[in-house]
Amino acid sequence: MTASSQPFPGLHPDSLAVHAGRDDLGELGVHAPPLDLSSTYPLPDVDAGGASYEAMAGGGPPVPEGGHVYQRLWNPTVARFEEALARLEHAESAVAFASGMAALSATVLALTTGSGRRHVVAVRPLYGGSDHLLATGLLGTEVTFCSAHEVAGAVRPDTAMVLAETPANPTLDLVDIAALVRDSGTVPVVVDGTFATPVLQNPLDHGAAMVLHSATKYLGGHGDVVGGVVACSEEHAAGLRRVRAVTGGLLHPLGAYLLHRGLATLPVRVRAQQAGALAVVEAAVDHPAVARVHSPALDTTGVVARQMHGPGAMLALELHGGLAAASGFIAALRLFTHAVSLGGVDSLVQHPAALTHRPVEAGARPGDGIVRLSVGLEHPGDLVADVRQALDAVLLRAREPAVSAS
Ligand code: MET
Repeated sequence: MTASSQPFPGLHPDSLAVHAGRDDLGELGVHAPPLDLSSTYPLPDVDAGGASYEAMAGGGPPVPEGGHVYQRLWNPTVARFEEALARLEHAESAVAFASGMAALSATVLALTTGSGRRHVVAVRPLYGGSDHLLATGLLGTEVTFCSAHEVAGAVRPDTAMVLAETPANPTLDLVDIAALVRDSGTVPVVVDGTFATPVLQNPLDHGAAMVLHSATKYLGGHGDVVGGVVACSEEHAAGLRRVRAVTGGLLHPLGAYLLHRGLATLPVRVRAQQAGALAVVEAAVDHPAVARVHSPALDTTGVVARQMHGPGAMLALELHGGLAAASGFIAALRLFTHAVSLGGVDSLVQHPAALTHRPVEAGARPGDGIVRLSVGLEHPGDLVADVRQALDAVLLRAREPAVSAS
């Protein structure tokens, strides 16, 4: 579909978030999107069913007269969410998966098997699971990890993809997407935009070939769905659907329903959570327990201004005192739940070196004094008070005279 032939052309993204993927509801006579849980679909006849199967196994949409055949090949509720997410990411198409890691695995498989190349360039830091997947070579790939400015030198004739995450998990490092695309030449650039969401960043507008989200995070937003999604050209989407059909990493329709519902409030949630995060950053930046605050709000390179509409609601604090300080801080927090994951309406805190980035090789793992905070929808005043009292507690403990073991 071209941009002008899409429903609601020219709408503000906030309005699109509410309406995308719902334009046929009036025609159907319903107000909420239908939830289709069918595992299989009655076939009209052998020839039409077979033709539809053939079309979907090749990565295309079903043949209208042949039906959807089987949920692993096509599901209308999932397709609605994909259509909406594609609109928000300024993409032709999107393909949804059972998790963010299933989305990344399918992306790697589609780009490597599709091109016959098996080398991947990956900009660190990445989410620990992504790093782990590439470092193990589990999918038959060979990886070169590097920093963003080393990408041009790392790309080889057999490079199938360049992967970067911006802002990156867990220390919010920023990658200039347009510069990365230039340095990657003809190699497709895949951006993990989970922390930014399509509300704050649209990597395809800066030349990326694909943008990937762990939908579990901000898109769902309520901590009750696991999913992943990739937005891209229809050509890349066909490759992803082919992999999904064969390997089976499909998103459950109930998950798709909840993710689609999440999109409607995504812009409002992201902006409110961002305001809370900014307040926490301001409170933490001068606190004597804190060695460094990692936040796109403190960017001095101009990358946020160039490619984002705001710094987002994730931050990391690097505390004086290493692991003991980090553990003490997490234990002292009251409003932030100690849990991995992020992007939900309630605030979370976790220790990357011990958890989300545990599988990363020692030299590339985040420091022991780093804690990652996902700021939720609580009132900024309450969030700041909680972070302050926990930082004060860390400071008090550090100043206590050591208790003798004897
Ligand atoms: N990707 C999630 C996070 O960064 C989940 C993590 S670890 C099993 O929190």
